[in-house]
Amino acid sequence: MAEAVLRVARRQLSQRGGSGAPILLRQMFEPVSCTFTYLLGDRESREAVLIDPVLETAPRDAQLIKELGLRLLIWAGTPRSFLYPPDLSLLSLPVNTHCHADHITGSGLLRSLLPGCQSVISRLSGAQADLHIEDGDSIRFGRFALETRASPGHTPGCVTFVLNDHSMAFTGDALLIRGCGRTDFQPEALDSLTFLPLPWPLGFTVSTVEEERTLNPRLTLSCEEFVKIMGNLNLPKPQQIDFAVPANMRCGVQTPTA
Ligand SMILES: N[C@@H](CCC(=O)N[C@@H](CSS)C(=O)NCC(=O)O)C(=O)O
Ligand SMILES: [Fe+2]
Repeated sequence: MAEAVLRVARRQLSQRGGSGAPILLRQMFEPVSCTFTYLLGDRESREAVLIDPVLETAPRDAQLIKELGLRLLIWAGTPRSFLYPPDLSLLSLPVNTHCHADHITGSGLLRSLLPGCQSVISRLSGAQADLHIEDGDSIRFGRFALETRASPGHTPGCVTFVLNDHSMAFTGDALLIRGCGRTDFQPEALDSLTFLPLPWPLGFTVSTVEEERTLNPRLTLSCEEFVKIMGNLNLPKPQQIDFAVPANMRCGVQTPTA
């Protein structure tokens, strides 16, 4: 895992945003819920965005942000995988950012640890946050921005964040590497899942749009086949769902834990 992450980090660090400037990127991991958290920053303005923080690792993230001399503008609830798209069209597909069911967001705690930062989540999630975003909204940090793309399916409020130069997309659980998030939490969202799909059972932590388009076993299904398979997964409910969802609807834990 460490080797793969390093390789990804080197590749990502060579990426350039729409301004042509190198972006600062860190991919971090929370092992209990297997959540990836991403830190994106502008080296010049030192402004940064944190995608999908987890409560238990929020102190780690806050420390890194301070060590790197970054100013966290916002954190956003999002994806755990990202793609390097040679073809932009797939990015307008449903990929996500959402109210998580497998862990409590670190957003509330980060608001205490890093005064001034604001929490962000989609309006359609129904969750509390300092800022609600919708499809088409841009989250700016220095010379960069994340474009918000609605990607319902895993949950109705899922969004995907696309870097403004279209070099990366953070898809959350909507689209996973070689898989996709479950769709039984909000079955009414299934209608929008015409092309979704896929997780990272093979240990991959980065992929490309082209790879998923051709190799993702769910992306290559017909809509009817996809709905049938997703409706018959019979997965056990996430272990933390009973307390994670209520907490995440309130933006996570709001005060530092003892
Ligand atoms: N075993 C873990 C995660 C269970 C789970 O349902 N995860 C979700 C994403 S988090 S909302 C999911 O969509 N999984 C896809 C799958 O195919 O399992 C736990 O209990 O926390
Ligand atoms: Fe999820």
